[in-house]
Amino acid sequence: MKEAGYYDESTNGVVVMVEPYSQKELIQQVVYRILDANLDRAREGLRIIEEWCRFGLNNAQLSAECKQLRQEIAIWHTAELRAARNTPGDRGTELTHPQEEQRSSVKSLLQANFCRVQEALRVLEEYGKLYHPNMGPAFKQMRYRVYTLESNLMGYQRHQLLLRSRLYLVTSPSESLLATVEAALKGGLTLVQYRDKTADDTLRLEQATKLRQLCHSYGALFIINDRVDLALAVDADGVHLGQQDMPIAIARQLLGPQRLIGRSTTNSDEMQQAITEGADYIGVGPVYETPTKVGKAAAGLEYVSYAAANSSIPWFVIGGIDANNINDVIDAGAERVAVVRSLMQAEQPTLVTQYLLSQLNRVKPET
Ligand SMILES: Cc1ncc(COP(=O)(O)OP(=O)(O)O)c(N)n1
Ligand SMILES: Cc1nc(C(=O)O)sc1CCOP(=O)(O)O
Ligand SMILES: [Mg+2]
Repeated sequence: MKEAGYYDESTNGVVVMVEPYSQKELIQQVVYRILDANLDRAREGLRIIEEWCRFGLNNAQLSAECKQLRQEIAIWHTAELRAARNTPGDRGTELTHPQEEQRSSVKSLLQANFCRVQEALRVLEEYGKLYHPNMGPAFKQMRYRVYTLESNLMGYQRHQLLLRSRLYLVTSPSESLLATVEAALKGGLTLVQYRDKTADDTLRLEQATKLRQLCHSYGALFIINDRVDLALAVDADGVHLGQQDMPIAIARQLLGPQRLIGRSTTNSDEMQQAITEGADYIGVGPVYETPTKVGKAAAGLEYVSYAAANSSIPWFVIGGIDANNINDVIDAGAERVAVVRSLMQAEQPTLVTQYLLSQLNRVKPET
């Protein structure tokens, strides 16, 4: 006699209901199998995320939250649920989505596993209500904790990468936009801002989407100049706002706590205000007058030295910086530099990136 709820080849997958099991018992077996499979799925996904928090980020708090969730899930994995397992008869084990076989970056791997965990928790929340009165509410609460974990982890990753970034490429319109950015990424660039003051939104959306994909495939951050809506539309890592752009507080409301907000500053007052308002980094400049930003007077090296002594958040000097004068700004205290023409107009952006980074890497960042 077959066991209750067994997958039957001869009936083309229809679950055969046989004596002596009642209809109620058969349904119970199916529910148990769903719970068993999803308890495994949720724990496996969390383990994958935990390994990155531990070994990739070295973050004890995030690792501990993953472990805690795994342990709370394990308590529900009772012997009777495990006993309902029927892996050989489970057709679902043969089904893999092509995207499961390929991951373009750690970010996409993490996102796929967060998705998997959240789906599994939702299944456990719903079917769990048929198993135990406390199971639905318990898994609902865990699902919300996983959303928070995801947001904290992604935000932490962004901030860590921002701290590690020494060179910042701000793009200008170019026929070879993607090729130039990719060449710089190959040279070790980890921070890119899409800046096009004249294109229409159709083109901006198209280019920003492609650039975001490109940057993320190299593990680099992608920021949008001026436009919070565009940053959200293309799932960018943040936005850069000047003094005439949207206030930081409103941008923060729209973007949430985990995306980056940069602010341009030309003097000490603007710097202090940007820090107070919660900017994640500031632009410090223009150090030198530049044709890329016509009409903006140079703030000079004095302001660079002021930033070196006073900024409590990462800051990037900008304006007229190139391979010839980068050591002057470094000598004035700069540890991070943003450039437009030096890379966008370079014949060999990979080599220029490597050179600029080699100079910046000689100094140890404080923040
Ligand atoms: C890194 C960085 N610093 C400064 C700026 C300039 O921003 P803003 O003053 O808003 O001028 P526009 O770039 O919008 O012309 C920047 N984009 N990036
Ligand atoms: C976009 C921008 N903002 C600046 C500021 O000081 O706020 S200077 C600048 C342009 C920098 O271009 P380049 O590297 O070609 O001189
Ligand atoms: Mg602006």
